[in-house]
Amino acid sequence: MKLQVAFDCNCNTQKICDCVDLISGYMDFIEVGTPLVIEKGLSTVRELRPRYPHLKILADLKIMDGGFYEANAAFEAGADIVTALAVAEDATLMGAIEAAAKHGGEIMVDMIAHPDLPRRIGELGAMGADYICLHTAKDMQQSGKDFSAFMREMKGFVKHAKLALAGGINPGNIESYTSMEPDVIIIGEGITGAADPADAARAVREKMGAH
Ligand SMILES: O=C(CO)[C@H](O)[C@H](O)COP(=O)(O)O
Repeated sequence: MKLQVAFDCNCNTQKICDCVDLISGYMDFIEVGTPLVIEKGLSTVRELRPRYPHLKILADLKIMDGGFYEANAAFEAGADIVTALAVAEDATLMGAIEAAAKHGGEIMVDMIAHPDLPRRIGELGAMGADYICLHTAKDMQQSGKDFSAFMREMKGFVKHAKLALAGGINPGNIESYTSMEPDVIIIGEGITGAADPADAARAVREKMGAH
């Protein structure tokens, strides 16, 4: 089970490096988050690439159109994994998958806000998506609802791709997610917003245990 740490808001390359240098022993993937890509473009990916050759970099573009063009740009900048949205057209997702094949990279498809997850998960498996990400939107996390039960139900449909889980995961609730045995656990604020990010990352890694 891999740990992906997401850097989303109020970030820049220096702040990411300061944090990654503290927690790199506990993590596997650096996520250059969507808000950061919106603010700075792909320059953060370019700057991080040479600095962390041992960590995978995921560019959270959440591609909705222009699948080949946008994914290709992120892979050229140095990303290993690029995200696209399940609600996008098949042609968009196939374009992103083609760009990944060109670069030896991977596509993670984010299921956020899709109205029919069981059907779409099956279609994405057939298309060749590398990862399916079951994701609780930031704007839904405020409700305080526990979305892990829904993810557990949806997990059963993921048969031909690796499974990633994201959205509001933290050291206090992680066991509800690790017990689903996903391939990737994605955590943003639960680590980057913690009073002591290294302590939070260590606690998370301990709870991920031998998985
Ligand atoms: O993609 C994202 C938001 O769209 C975040 O990176 C992801 O949800 C993880 O962040 P957090 O743990 O803070 O929810």
